[in-house]
Amino acid sequence: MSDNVYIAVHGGAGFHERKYEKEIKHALQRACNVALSNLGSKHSSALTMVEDAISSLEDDEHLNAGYGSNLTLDGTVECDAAIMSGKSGCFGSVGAVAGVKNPIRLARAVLDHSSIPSPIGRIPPLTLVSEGARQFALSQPSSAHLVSRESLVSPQAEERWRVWKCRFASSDPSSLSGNLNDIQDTVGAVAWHESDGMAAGVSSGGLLLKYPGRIGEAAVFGAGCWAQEASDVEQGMEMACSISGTGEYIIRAMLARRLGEAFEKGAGNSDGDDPHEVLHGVLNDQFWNMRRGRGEPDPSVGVLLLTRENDGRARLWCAFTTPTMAIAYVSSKNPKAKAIILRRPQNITLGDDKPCIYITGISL
Ligand SMILES: NC(=O)C[C@H](N)C(=O)O
Repeated sequence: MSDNVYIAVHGGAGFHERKYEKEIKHALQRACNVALSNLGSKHSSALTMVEDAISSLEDDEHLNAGYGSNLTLDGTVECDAAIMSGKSGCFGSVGAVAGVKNPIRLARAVLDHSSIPSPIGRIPPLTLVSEGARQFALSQPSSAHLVSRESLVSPQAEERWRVWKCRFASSDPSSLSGNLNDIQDTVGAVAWHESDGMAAGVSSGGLLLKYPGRIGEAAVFGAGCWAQEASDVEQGMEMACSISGTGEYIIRAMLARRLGEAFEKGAGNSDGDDPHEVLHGVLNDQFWNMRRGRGEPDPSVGVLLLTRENDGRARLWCAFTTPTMAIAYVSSKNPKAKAIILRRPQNITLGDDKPCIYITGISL
């Protein structure tokens, strides 16, 4: 492997059951390895690493994206996915798309399509949804293959849907234990490659029992992922982030873009704030306070952030408000993928008016 690269993936913010810990870690490590396996070719790039890693996560039944996604109220799979390049600023996403094996590959096709000039000045799409996205996939057979809609329904997701659908219809919903909104494992990846800098992506089956046609942050520009170069090459910091959590709140906060803006204002450089403080500030001010101010209970969010300073030092940050967040990372320097299920310490009680944001930083 000759390229100098970093890649990190996440299996979402939520509640990862201990009984599936081994499978989830394995899925995350495999995604890192898949991303590294195509390095060295003339097409290798951060964008392709993100696409390949997420595609591998989408194929894993234990994660809520692609095969094994949460089901809609009607018992169907509808997926969202987005991808962004920090170097070009190009973005592509799909929303509420059914019967596409790897939604992230379709999002990548939308991104690639956006850089093909139209002779008549037709504006290329940023986002395609539902049947239109499927039609577009038909014109891109190599990048996003179509499968039957039912083939993306896993037995485990179907079972979970049955339980919660019964509860939804029940006259005494409190008789069942568990929390519907704990089951949210949007996946994502952030990467840096010497050829094209930062890239970020995200993919999700969305919320269990969502309305058909509903889209979450993984389909929305500026909400679920962001990547950018340093605005000041002398002092700046490149960044890419991928976000999981409750889509409605994340979209309202335009959270991924807000993080990008905070880093543009000089976070991490010699005069700026530390990335840890920036993350805390944005999550507290832009997300948690705003949501709590609207009376929304326990907004959940998880952020995976990759930063790289101009001296080449790269760091990974993970911030979340949920009980757990699952991540893995690897680099060309340390090619053995490391997976961790981060668990928020149980004994932190800050009171109702304070967010419980757990933040950890890892030098790569
Ligand atoms: N599964 C999830 O994490 C939910 C997803 N973030 C959404 O709101 O669409």
